[in-house]
Amino acid sequence: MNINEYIKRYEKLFIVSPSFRAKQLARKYGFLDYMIERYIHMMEDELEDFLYHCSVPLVKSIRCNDLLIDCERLVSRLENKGFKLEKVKWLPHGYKVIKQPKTPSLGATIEYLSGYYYIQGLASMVPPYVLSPLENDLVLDMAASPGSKTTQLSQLMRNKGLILAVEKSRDRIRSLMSNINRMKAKNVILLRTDSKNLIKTSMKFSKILLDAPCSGEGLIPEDPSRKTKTSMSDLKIFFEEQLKLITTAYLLLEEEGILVYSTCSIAPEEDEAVVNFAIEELGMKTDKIEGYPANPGLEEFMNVKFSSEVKNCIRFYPHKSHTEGFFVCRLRKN
Ligand SMILES: C[S@@+](CC[C@H](N)C(=O)[O-])C[C@H]1O[C@@H](n2cnc3c(N)ncnc32)[C@H](O)[C@@H]1O
Repeated sequence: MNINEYIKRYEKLFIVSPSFRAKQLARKYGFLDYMIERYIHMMEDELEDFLYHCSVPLVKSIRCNDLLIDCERLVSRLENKGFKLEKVKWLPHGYKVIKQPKTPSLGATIEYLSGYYYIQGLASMVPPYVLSPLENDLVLDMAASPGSKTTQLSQLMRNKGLILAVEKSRDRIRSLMSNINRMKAKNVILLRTDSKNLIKTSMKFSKILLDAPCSGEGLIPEDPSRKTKTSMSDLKIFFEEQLKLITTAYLLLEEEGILVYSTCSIAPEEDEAVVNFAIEELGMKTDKIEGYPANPGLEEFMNVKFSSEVKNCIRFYPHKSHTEGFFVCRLRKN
């Protein structure tokens, strides 16, 4: 089945008729109607808890760069400046910033400028750990800017092996470059192009991260404008591009290679529906992800069934894990 046929098969995901209740809640919480209708299907019992947490700003968090500093030393240096940090048990280098001084701000310390830490959402740190690159891997980061995960991959690889970091947008490549320099990531080659162009080469990678361009529906607690930013037809455009990108990832992966697909979206249309394509149409398998305070992938959504393999993926919700909304899936080519 090609991508167009697959989109047709899942067309009904993009035709949502909001109920009276969805419309009422949408007005109360300031969302688009169709979004709430979908949330009713996704988390009926927890709906109001979820909606409430969408308007509570998240605690800031950082990833310590142990390429450059011992993490305990970083904590004590920041605490001497009036910050209070709390180690996150389920993330090797993740800390919550539970208190900040009036000055300096988190992005204006000498430690930040020296690359000792990256200001990064907790759930956003998960995909590189799940990919778990080794020092001899050849890694492709297909949608790289601003580089939180590229620099984390470098850190996990101890600056060995090689990462090809690809970014399509000329504007966004600047921040990627500056973060790579700041974090002293030395095993990265930067390429400004559309990742889909790599198919024209004969390159193959042992590990691929596809942190896909998406609606950002998981970032509502940080950016309330996302409550009304994405229409159903925008979502469908993201879906189509994600299907093209995951197909590209499959073609660029070595046999037995690992692909991590992630989004900062909780929209099943951008998550399970995309991974389901990789399972059913490309023949990929999922690996179970364990050790995170997250829910399993949804096997069913709006009366549409997905492969049972999607339950190996994980979803983060603001009201459950107190992180941004996020989706992560580990896929294997065989
Ligand atoms: C979700 S953001 C990536 C965030 C990044 N992985 C991080 O952790 O900092 C998606 C990025 O992909 C880029 N992008 C979108 N389509 C692309 C494509 N076809 N090829 C390469 N980059 C693309 C966007 O410009 C955007 O910078």
